[in-house]
Amino acid sequence: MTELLTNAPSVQHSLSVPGDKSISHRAVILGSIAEGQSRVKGFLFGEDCIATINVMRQLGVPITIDSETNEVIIEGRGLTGLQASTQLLDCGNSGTTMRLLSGLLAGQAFKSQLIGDASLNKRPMARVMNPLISMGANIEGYQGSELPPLTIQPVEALTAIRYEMPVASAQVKSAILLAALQADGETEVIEQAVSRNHTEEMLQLFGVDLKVEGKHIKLNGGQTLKGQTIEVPGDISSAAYFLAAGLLLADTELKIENVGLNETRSGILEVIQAMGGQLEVQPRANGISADITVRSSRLKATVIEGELIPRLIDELPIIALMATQAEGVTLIKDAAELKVKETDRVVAVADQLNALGAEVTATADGWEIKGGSQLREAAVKSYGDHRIGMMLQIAALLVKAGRVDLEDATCVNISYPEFFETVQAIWGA
Ligand SMILES: O=C(O)C1=C[C@@H](OP(=O)(O)O)[C@@H](O)[C@H](O)C1
Ligand SMILES: C=C(OP(=O)(O)O)C(=O)O
Repeated sequence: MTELLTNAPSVQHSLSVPGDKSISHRAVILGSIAEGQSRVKGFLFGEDCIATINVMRQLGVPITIDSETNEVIIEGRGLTGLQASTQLLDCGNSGTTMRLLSGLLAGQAFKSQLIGDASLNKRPMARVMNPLISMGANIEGYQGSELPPLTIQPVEALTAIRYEMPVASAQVKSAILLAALQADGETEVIEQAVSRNHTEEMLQLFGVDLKVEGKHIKLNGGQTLKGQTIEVPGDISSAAYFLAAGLLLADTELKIENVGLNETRSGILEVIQAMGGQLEVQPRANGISADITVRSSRLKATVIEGELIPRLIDELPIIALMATQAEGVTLIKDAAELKVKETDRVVAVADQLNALGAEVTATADGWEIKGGSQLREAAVKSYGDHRIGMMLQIAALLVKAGRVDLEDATCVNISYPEFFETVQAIWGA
């Protein structure tokens, strides 16, 4: 049990958050299959992205960290230069690592086995296996199931497909695009709703000719990637905890610097505006990030649904906390994907916020949240899910009296190792 910081004093503070997790994973994967060297500045040294580095090293890619600048330096091996690993490839807790690499490894000339932790072993893989099998891949789940570990056998060739995605998932889209690079012909992926587009943007940066027309993405196989220098902006999904804290705590102003502002990720900013939150976004000259300032606000309830959901999927636990403090009843729908994340986030968020005195009803695909709750002391748990753990620490800051103890706080290391230090630096004595 970790005692969380409670009863936050009023503050005015600037901070920055670690690098974007999605971009960090992709920088390592694309750098590894590019020709020549890539350098990654602002890489997220969280457990998930370190798992991706370790797997790519096992596949024969030299990856070093510059001890002075913390840059990640990747000696790209090209699409055909990876080597078989005699060992299992451990994706840890990271769905992104397992799903993206299943697409990459499906087209390689050697066998691979992808394993993960107990949480990852429960996450559905049919969503990547089905399209990859349609492309000719030989990929099997554990004992004939659609769950990890995944065993991928080499095949003669992959063939291009036209695939209409049944789920809105950037991981599935990315797995298909990584396989498509190795397939004969033009692959077309059609999204159900636009999900984060980092793979498309970064493939283009690495020199791949890829066409995006609305929800249609087209890519020809057989293209070569060229090593690049990548600057990773701060992760809006990590910034979200401090955006919420700045809005919810009394007499508070927080400025979060250099937050990545990709349109496919910025749904939370629209929600803050819809809830009447005081928000200022100052774009930086680099064109990819902004400094975001939030101030204590009286929030009002909103409805979050449809195509907005993939644009804020990982922020929904902290948005749920915002809704417990708003005036009125907030409805969150179309978010059944939350049930297959690191834990069932629909149930976990409702149970843990209710333990703190909130009024959250879990539904089949989201929540109904009655606002205006005064949160109170409780013992809570993260279920080993980093996003639940961080949300609960922000909730604890709102608790005026008594203790909030969190079971399994170390899971924040998955995406934000400095999270508790930053909380201490802002609100600690
Ligand atoms: O592609 C990515 O980097 C991610 C995609 C999302 O998952 P899905 O593709 O399952 O929606 C998101 O929840 C995850 O944190 C990162
Ligand atoms: C769902 C997440 O990540 P992943 O799918 O990569 O485990 C997350 O970071 O919230």
